[in-house]
Amino acid sequence: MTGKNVTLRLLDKADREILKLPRPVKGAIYDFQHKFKTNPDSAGLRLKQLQGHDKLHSARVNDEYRALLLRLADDDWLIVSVKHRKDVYAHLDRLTYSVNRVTGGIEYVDLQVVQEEVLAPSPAPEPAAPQPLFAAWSEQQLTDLGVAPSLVPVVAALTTEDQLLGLVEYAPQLTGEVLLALYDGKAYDDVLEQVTAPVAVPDPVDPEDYRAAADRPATIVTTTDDALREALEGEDFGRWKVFLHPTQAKLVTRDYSGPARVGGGPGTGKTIVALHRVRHLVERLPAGRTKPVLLTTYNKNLAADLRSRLLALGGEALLSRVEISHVDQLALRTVREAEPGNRKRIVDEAQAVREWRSLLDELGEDGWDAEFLHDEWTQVILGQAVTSRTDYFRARRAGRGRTVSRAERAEIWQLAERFAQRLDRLGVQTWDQIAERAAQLEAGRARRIQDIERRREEAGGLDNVHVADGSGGWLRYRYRHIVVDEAQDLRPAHWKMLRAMTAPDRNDLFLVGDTHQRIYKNQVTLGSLGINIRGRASKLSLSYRTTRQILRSALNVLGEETYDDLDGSAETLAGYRSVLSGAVPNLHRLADWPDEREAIAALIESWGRCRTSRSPSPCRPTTWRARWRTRCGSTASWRWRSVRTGPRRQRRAHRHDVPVQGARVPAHDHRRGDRRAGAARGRPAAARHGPGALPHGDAARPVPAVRGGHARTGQPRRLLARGAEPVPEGADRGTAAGRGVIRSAAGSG
Ligand SMILES: Nc1ncnc2c1ncn2[C@@H]1O[C@H](COP(=O)(O)OP(=O)(O)OP(=O)(O)O)[C@@H](O)[C@H]1O
Repeated sequence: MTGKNVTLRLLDKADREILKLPRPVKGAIYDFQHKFKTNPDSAGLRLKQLQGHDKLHSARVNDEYRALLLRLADDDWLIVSVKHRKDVYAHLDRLTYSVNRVTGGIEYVDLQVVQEEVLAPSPAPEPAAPQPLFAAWSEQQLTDLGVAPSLVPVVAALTTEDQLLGLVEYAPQLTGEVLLALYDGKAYDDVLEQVTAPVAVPDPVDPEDYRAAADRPATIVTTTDDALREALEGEDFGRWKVFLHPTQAKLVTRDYSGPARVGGGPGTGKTIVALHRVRHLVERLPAGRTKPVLLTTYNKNLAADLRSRLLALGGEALLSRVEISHVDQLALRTVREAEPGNRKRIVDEAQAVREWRSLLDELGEDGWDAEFLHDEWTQVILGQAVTSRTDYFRARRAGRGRTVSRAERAEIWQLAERFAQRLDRLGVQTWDQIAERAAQLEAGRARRIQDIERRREEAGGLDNVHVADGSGGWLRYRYRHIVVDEAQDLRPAHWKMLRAMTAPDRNDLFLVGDTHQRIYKNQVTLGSLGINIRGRASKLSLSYRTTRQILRSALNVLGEETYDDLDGSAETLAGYRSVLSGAVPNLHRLADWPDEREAIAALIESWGRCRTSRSPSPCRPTTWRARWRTRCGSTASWRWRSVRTGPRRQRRAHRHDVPVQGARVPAHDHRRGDRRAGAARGRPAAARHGPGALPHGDAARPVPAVRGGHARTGQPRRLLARGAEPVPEGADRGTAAGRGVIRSAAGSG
């Protein structure tokens, strides 16, 4: 057999194994895959079928290591594991693989490893007859949820959380997610609906068709080059580039009949999906030098971050087909292109509010609040392109939080007119005005395009009705596809502009965002802005950034506030979960906002000291402030270390008094240098240390934080849950303790 058409893929679990191997072995694997693709039958590879298995083969990586491969079809191979030679042949009957009947994905499990690493090393003698953790569910129920059948007996034997966490590390993705969701108290039906259903295949699965199984999103797999390069670089920060969760993969590749929206809690990979979606769309473009895909977001820093991540994902070739711009920049460019004479100075929101105040002072008007008027002007009047008093009387004010009478509307209208005149006189303009103007210009351009198309159709498709636009080029839509990140923070005018920039067509607009994280007060109903996402909205719910413990606390603090789905309905975080484990956060009672700010600053400062400290004794703090300000001991032994989830690693971390933060921090999370903060979000420092994770001792524990703004009031939330009692571990949101926290946090907003 020659290797011309050999396909070699890598299962994500095998990639994780490779990451842990010594560097020279990784190098040998890299060479191996090249040789294998050239000719799997070359003598040096010693490819052979393993005894008792019809699909499983081994091949030589180097003298010591062997790759285990499933033969999917004649020239199609899947690396499922890379092991030391001595571990391969001893327990061949313990190597299992199958096609999961629920997801249709290929699953590989080494039962011997599970036995040795998960069940055997029980840390301490258990009390007599410990209760199995999953006794409440039958084998059938577990397999219906998608648990790998070969692991069902192992699951039945689990009696401790350590064992469960250990198993999750080795188990196929869905098995881990299902077991943790059940263990964390989710109802069976909820797990079925929120965890299993999104990755289940609708059609019956042929368990013998491995070739078809390898192509399903549930087989988290890549062709090896990219993944191995990441692995050889010694980090797994790049995993997002090659291994998508099945739910993510489906969203990336789906063919949508119109605009689509992906929601989901913080850290669920929405941006990752947006980036992969961009690549997917670009791969389907005809060859060319233009940039028919727009990737946009709401500010400059995020746009710069998107650029660097897209570069990491697809290199210059991908970047060369994508326009990356933040929406305000896009709007400004549009306005300047159409009105080159418009050189008004741009004032930011704070300056605009100051102008409102000056206007009210000059008029001796004290019945109105400057901020309220500014919001009304930007969100309702500019936001809906209201051009007359009569239209303003009819304008929708959804999300404005307070009703205004007809007489009040008349007053507001008059003030808004005066305000616009004032800005004009001063020779300044706001970003909202620019966005609104850009939306009008683009809508006009879209109407002209549609007009040309209509006339072309009437002329029997003849191409004689081209009309040059102002710049002398052919008039056409600016982009073929538009992808928007952090969609929750765009203004109505932005949406109108974007809508007009691409033809209403398949896969025209793809938006990702989470209204729980909205920081501006731009509540929109996309349907009313010409963007119909009905039937094309989906949600991601597995957090890659936050531990289960932090997530549970953060959800408690979120409380009973309601959030919109960008389209007039409610959005929830139902199903939001994590498979990462870490320390249990503590809530701290704080008197007021200044105290809270000070506490946060002290906490962050203490992290900095801890990382550089050389003093020997552990801290013995007395008050919370002292605790957070405490000088770390001199041992230099305290150093935050990225600790992987797993019982043994947790024990090792505890020896150093390090609060275990299971979540490893993705390299790219430094992008949130803007106004965002909080546990659920995960800033670099916060994520590295765990939001609120403190360096020493039980007294110093993580403090969950919340972020975003109240949907109705738009007020920023308090970072720490203050005036709140700690929520007892396992307390339900409905319990008195849980409600206490919720009320307190919501009330503080
Ligand atoms: N499939 C994946 N494999 C590995 N890591 C992933 C995957 N998907 C997401 N991540 C990691 O999770 C982190 C969060 O991803 P991302 O920024 O896309 O989340 P998000 O939902 O957009 O977050 P936010 O709501 O805060 O904007 C990233 O650092 C990324 O590396």
